[in-house]
Amino acid sequence: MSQLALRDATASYGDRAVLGPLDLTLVPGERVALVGKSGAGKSTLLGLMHDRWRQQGVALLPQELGLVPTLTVFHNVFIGRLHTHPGWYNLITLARPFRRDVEAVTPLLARLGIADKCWSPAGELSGGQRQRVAAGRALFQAGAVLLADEPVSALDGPQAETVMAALTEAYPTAVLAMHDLDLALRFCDRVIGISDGTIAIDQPSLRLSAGDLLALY
Ligand SMILES: Nc1ncnc2c1ncn2[C@@H]1O[C@H](COP(=O)(O)OP(=O)(O)OP(=O)(O)O)[C@@H](O)[C@H]1O
Repeated sequence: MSQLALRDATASYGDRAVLGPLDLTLVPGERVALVGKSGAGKSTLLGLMHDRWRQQGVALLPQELGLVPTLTVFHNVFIGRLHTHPGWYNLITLARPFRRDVEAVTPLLARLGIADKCWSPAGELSGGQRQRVAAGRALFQAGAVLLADEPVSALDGPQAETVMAALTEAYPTAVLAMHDLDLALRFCDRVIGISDGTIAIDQPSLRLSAGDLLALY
């Protein structure tokens, strides 16, 4: 994977500029937490990165999750690798999943604590369970870089730890928008603080405490 960089990046909605101009370089093997108050521009920045870096094996875990509520948990997770199979394979999977895929998905769901929901429609799950299905889909996809928008916002402490550990283990290179500053500092190497669409803080996590980041809020 080559270095991922944004130069003079900007984003607007209609004629309202909400992001940039900003420069940002992501080094392979680096996990970056994006922090900042609601509306600062974190999701917009992740969306921009996804647009620019799409061709380089980037997996996106969006804030709204993007699950198909009528499909089972298994099938929603399988969607992570849809693009790696021919159409006929995906069509058969819809009716009768191949054993090798079930055997690959089941341990992921077990690690995320939702193995018992494997054959339930995603639309029948709680918010926290749905968030873990979306995390499972990103884990199953296994791309080069993960872009995740508040991936553990609906999870309690131990579940959030489990999901963060699984995501960061699977994706050494990642950008994660985080609202929990302690988790951000513990699981990421670098913290970028966004304020009014620009980079206000860009520091290694080791040099920061949660208190240093409160100025952003
Ligand atoms: N679809 C949209 N249309 C118009 N304006 C938008 C749209 N999405 C976001 N915005 C605006 O862009 C700005 C940045 O929003 P963004 O969602 O990137 O912030 P955020 O930091 O991710 O917030 P949150 O933590 O609440 O998810 C905000 O002022 C928001 O109102």
